[in-house]
Formats: sequence, structure tokens, C-alpha cells
Amino acid sequence: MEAPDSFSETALEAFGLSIKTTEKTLVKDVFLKIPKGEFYALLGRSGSGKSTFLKGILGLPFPSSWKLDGTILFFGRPKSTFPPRDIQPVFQDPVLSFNPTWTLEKSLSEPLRIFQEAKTYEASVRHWLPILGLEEKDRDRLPSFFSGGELQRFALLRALLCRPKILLLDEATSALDPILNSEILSALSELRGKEGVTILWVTHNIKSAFKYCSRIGVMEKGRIVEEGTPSELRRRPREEETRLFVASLPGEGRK
Ligand SMILES: Nc1ncnc2c1ncn2[C@@H]1O[C@H](COP(=O)(O)OP(=O)(O)OP(=O)(O)O)[C@@H](O)[C@H]1O
Repeated sequence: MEAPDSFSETALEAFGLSIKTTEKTLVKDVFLKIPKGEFYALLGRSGSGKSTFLKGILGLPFPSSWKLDGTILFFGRPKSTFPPRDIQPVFQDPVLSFNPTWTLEKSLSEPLRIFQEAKTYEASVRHWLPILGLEEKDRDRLPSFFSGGELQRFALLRALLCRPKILLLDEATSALDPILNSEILSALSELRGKEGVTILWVTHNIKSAFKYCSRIGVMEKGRIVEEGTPSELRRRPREEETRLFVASLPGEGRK
């Protein structure tokens, strides 16, 4: 799916984001602009800086000796001016994001209770459970009962129930089998199309990024070296790094 012709609003902007440890620069002067309603995949080899960049966007704490420069804006404003529900991250390791002593039902309903959306909660859960391949009875179980892939889906469900404006996904579907993975990415793609949710997805899943995302950025050594729609990158990859990703797609021989 390609990006619609015009996106009217910018959902996420990074201006000159750099993140440095005392020894090296992990993210180098990144400028990124993601319009509202875009499903943006950030590809890059392991260690290229994708997760560090995402943490920087989210304003997560780094060691005090690290240096951060740059500005991040959501819809033109700092993140601190938004209710937390509007910007929902989902990380690769779901175990860390669930209280092990709470049933999933409690973990799912807690943010909504805080956001006072109890009325729509039940209908939303019932809408998303089958799409995510989850079962009603699972709601009353503890996180330790589930596989990594099942918990990833619950983490995604919890984020979706908040009806965020922006979803930031860090390898959030990495433990899913290919069929579920496709179904969920297709549902996310629909969500951005119908409701204008903006999604930034850090992933190694090159094939799905080219299939479901409206735009793709390629990160190499802490920089976004190339961006484009899937068909632009397929047709005319400028950077060697992009060429390698394109060449790994089914039906694309190395050129
Ligand atoms: N706490 C830390 N201290 C020092 N270096 C770190 C720390 N966290 C990450 N790094 C380094 O930052 C670089 C970027 O790591 P990051 O996790 O952002 O990459 P990534 O592209 O998300 O990788 P992957 O795809 O494997 O998850 C790597 O060289 C990594 O070793």
C-alpha cells in the first residue's frame, strides 16, 4: 500500500536528534518527519541505532553521562503536553511491560480506568481480541501463562485500547507466527487508513515493511540514510544498504 497523495498534518518530527555515550555516537543528527496517518517502517541492521532512536523519541531515560541533542515534536508540540494515552509504545519484550501478579484483565483495564473510558472498554476488547488471535478466557490469566508471542499481542491490545494518536512499535510483532503477523499488520494498516493513526514500526521484517507500510526509512550507523515509499525504494534504491534490503525481498534478485 502506498502513501495517500497528501497528508495534511505532521504527527511526529525529529529535528537533529543525536544521542551520544561517552565513547560513541549512537544516533547522528536525525531529521524525520512523519505525517499523520502514515505507517512508517524503520529498517536497519542490528546495532544501527533504531531502538535507541525510538527511546530518544519517547524521552525514555538514558544514563546521565549520555548526551542528547535535538527536538522531538508530536503534532507540533512536546510530548509532555499530550495525555499519555495518545502516544503508546509497544516493545519487543512484553514480559517486562506486564505486572506478573496481575491478571491480563487488570493490566488491560487499568489504563482505561485511569483514562475514564470504562464505557467503551468492553466493546473495544471484544473488537480487538479476535483480530489479535486472542481468546476471551485468556483475560483472567496471569502473564506467566502465556508465550512471548501471545504476550506481545496483549501488549499491542493494551496500547490499541487506549485509542492512541501515535503507536510506536519496537519489534512488537517479532515473536508472532507469519500468518498472525500478516493479519495484525493488515489490521494496523487499516487502522491508519480508516482512523488516521500514525504508526512508527522498528522492524527487521523487511518483507512485511514493503507490503504493509506507506513509507520506509533505512537507518545505518545511527543515521537515516534513505527514505521512500516501498515502490520508490524498490525501483530506485540509492544507498547500498537499501539495495541489500530490497534484494532480500522475494522475487528480487541482487542487481
Ligand atoms: N546502554 C548502552 N550502553 C552502550 N551502548 C549501547 C547501549 N544500548 C545500546 N548501545 C549501543 O547502541 C548501538 C545501537 O543499538 P540499538 O539497540 O539502538 O540498535 P538496533 O538497531 O535497535 O539493534 P537491533 O536491531 O539489534 O535491536 C549498538 O552499537 C549498541 O551496542
